[in-house]
Amino acid sequence: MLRASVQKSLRQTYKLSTRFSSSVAAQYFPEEPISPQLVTSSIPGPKSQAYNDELGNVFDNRATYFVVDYVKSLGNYISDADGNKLLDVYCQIASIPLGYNNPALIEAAKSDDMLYALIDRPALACFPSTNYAQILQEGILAAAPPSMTKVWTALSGSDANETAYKAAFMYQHAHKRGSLDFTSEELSSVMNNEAPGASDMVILSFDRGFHGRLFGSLSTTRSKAIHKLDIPAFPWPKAPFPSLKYPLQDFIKENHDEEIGCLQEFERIIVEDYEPHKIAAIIVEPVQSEGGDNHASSFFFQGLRDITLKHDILMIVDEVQTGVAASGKFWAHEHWNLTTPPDMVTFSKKFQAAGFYFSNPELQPNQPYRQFNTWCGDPSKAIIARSIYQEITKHNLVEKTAQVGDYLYDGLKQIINKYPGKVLNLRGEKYGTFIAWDCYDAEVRNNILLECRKRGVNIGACGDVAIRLRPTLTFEAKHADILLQVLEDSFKAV
Ligand SMILES: O=C(O)CCC(=O)C(=O)O
Ligand SMILES: NCCCC(=O)O
Repeated sequence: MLRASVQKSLRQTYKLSTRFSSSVAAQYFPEEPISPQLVTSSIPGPKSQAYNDELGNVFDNRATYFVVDYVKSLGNYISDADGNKLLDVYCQIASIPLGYNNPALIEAAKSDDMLYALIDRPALACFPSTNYAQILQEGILAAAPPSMTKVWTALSGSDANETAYKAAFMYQHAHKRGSLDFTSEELSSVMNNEAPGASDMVILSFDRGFHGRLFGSLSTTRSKAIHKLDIPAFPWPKAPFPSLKYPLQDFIKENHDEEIGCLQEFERIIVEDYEPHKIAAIIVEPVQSEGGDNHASSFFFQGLRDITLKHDILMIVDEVQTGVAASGKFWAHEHWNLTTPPDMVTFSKKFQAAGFYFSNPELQPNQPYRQFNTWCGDPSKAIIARSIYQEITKHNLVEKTAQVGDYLYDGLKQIINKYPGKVLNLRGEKYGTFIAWDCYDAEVRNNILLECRKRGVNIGACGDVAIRLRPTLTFEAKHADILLQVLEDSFKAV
């Protein structure tokens, strides 16, 4: 158990009040449970199982953890069909920003803007609504990463990345073509899926990265074979991503050497394996999430930026999972202090809306209907994104998440040190609540997850042996105390 004296000293260190009056979660959710509530002896319970059996007749439900009652879920607690209420630190795979049934989002959902966005859904690029510019400016664009001024909206994280790849290819070919028009050979060959009309350029991604599951995005995904088997893939390159050793302070030289080695191999691939100007763009996550919560230092990312600039390669930062405040910055790549910003930043998940940011107008193709879909985004999601941004700003949730993340990290450090070998490689220091650690093996990891669920905490895995934390932005010290206690009990039990 995390002793009360330890909790007290952590709280004093971080000046986190135990008084609910200062709690944003309590303002939003006065009825939020004060601890997990378990009513069945196992989860999924009988009702959850019955609903899932029914679903299984018509939908592939084999990944179901449990069936959820979204009406009864509140704040940081997810309610299942049986009435169990679990503290949720997985949050729909990192996608619930402000807690379940947040009143500000309910208000946005009931607005007239939302009504018309839902029932008269526009083909956005052809028939945008009178208020789309305003919705973007007050929300998605108000939240834009430093120096980004434009956005292309999309439908999912995969779609966000794929549209960014298309922008990169069209940009690079426009540069090669200069002021010339498309040739007749390009126009005819492209209809046979052949060069020169179809691009022979590539997108480079990193070992263990995850960028989605559509054809282009899946070709850049490198985290698990099961995602890729039997699906045709582009023959695109991958470069190594650093494997850092922990605790970082004990491996400063080894980790630096590792990052230098990865940067050297990255540049070697560009120079030796590819003709000049064959790599249109690279895509990289600030923390490789699905692939195991793998971090690298600002030095590594600055190195990538320098090399891309040197070789006229575009840099796409995939913030689908890391974006929107959980890392202690609104955008995780702000941690890097790059000397030149990335060319594109993609988003989805916690923003509910998806798309990519950019600033160079040349990333917009030279003609309409090249980057295009019927929907190309969804105003209803942009309205929700606006409220999410406004609530984050109003309640200082970036700073608060950074603070509670430090508290959680230090609490975890104390616990994990007691179970060396079983749980190790704690990572995410000074990275908000974006915290993870490894387990001895996959079996230990999976058993810890089950022990947590038995104790009323819903928590997620990533990579081969990691456990990752992805709570909401309204996760506070009082939630962290419960989580730390459940984790310690679960570590002990396994
Ligand atoms: O598995 C997927 O398709 C996406 C989930 C994801 O982003 C993750 O697990 O980090
Ligand atoms: N990337 C798949 C995550 C699914 C899960 O383990 O919850």
